[in-house]
Order: sequence, then C-alpha cells, then structure tokens
Amino acid sequence: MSAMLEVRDLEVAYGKIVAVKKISFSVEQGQVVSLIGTNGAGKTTTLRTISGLLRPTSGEILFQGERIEQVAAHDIVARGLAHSPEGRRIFPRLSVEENLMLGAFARKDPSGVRTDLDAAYDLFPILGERRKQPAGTFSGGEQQMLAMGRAMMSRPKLLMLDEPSMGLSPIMMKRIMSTVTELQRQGTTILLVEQNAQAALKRADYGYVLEVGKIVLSGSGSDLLVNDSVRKAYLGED
Ligand SMILES: Nc1ncnc2c1ncn2[C@@H]1O[C@H](COP(=O)(O)OP(=O)(O)OP(=O)(O)O)[C@@H](O)[C@H]1O
Repeated sequence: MSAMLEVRDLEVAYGKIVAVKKISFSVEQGQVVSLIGTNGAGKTTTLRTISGLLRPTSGEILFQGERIEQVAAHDIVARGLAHSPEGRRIFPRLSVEENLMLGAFARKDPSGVRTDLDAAYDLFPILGERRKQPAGTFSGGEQQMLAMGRAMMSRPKLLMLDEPSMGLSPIMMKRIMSTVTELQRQGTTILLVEQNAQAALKRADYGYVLEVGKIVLSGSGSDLLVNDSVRKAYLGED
C-alpha cells in the first residue's frame, strides 16, 4: 500500500534562499507523524508547499497516490488535505461559528456542515458555548482550538498542524496535544510540525528532524525521544 502522503526530493526556495533542500518523507494512513526542528529549519515552508500555497523548485508531492505539487490550494483542501497554519490565522472580528464555516468553503456538497459544526463543538465544548462571540476575544489556546476546529470542517483525511503548542501554557498545550491523539483515534492522519520536540515526539508514530532545510534524522517517536543528539539539541539535556 502506498503512503497517504509522500514527499520526494522536495526543494523550495525564496528567490536565491533555498529553504527546503531535497527532503523526502512519508506519512502512512492513520499515523501521527511529527516534523521537528528549530526556528528557520524549513518546517512552515514545507507545510505551505504541501498545501499548494508555495510552489517547489523541484521534487514531488503525492497525496493518496496523486501528484499535487502543481494543484491549486483550494483543490488540495477539497481532496482531503487540511492545514491549520502557524499563528492560527483566525478572523478576529468574525464569530467562532463564522470562522468555523470558513473551513467548509471547499465543500462541494454543503450538506453535513451542521453535523461537522457539532463535531467541532464536541471536540472543543468551549467553542460551542461561545459560538456567537468574536474570535478576537479568545485566548491563545482557545484560538488554537478554533484553528484546529476550522481545519476539521473540511473533513480532512490528513490534517497538518503548524506549531499548535506555540505560546500556550503547559496545561493548554496538554489539552491541544490530547486532541491530536483523539483526532487520530477518530481516524484522521496527522502531520504535526513542532519546535516543542518533547510534546510532538511523545505522540508520534514516526518523526523527522529538520535542520537548515535538510532531514538529518528519522525514527519512531519513542526512539527519537531517547536519541542522544535529539536530547541534546531539542530537549535541552547535556
Ligand atoms: N517569505 C520568505 N522570504 C524569504 N525567506 C523566507 C520566507 N519565509 C521563510 N524564509 C526563510 O526560509 C527559511 C525557513 O523558514 P520556515 O519559516 O519554513 O522555517 P520554520 O522551520 O517553520 O521556522 P519557524 O518555526 O520560525 O516558522 C528561513 O531561513 C527563513 O528565513
């Protein structure tokens, strides 16, 4: 069986700056795969390229066996690949429900939107309680819930999360990360990008370490967590 997502020799540049240097990795159906790395390693660039927001200079991206590296971003969402972006990008003046509805825009068949709103409110009850409230009044953690809920509104097969733990309190981070496990249990495949290696690897079936645009290490989440160089570089241990 082929992987749900396969990235082959992907290279992405901003003018002369090559941010992603021929990386290859894959995500199997049902897995949580983590891509970890420090600031500027190329994580966001990789996700934006998979989403169709950036075009690679070379390489291939296959989603469910089909090439997508030249497919329009809205079409990629419609095929079942959703992206919860870095910084959340929610619309502060719109209500929670209006923000969630924006996640359903690529839907060819609008029936079922109500069911999906209810599923988002089940996942994050606070969103349901405050469905009419402007999203700009939310805390960082609540905005992260909204960003994840919005991405789930397109009923993705694969959900890509860009640094969901960024700026969150430990307790809120735990809440967000346990939702990752819950979404996996419900059948969603997840590609999780994180600077927080500990949180991301703990939940990952498999992980890749990205350094200045290159994958330098890969392995099961549990193997990477005990790997010496990961512990030194990402977990702050001597
Ligand atoms: N719009 C841009 N124009 C030029 N260079 C960029 C642009 N966006 C990112 N870069 C550069 O590309 C490299 C990779 O950046 P990227 O944002 O993908 O890294 P990252 O691993 O996601 O880091 P962060 O966690 O800080 O977002 C960095 O050197 C960055 O400065």
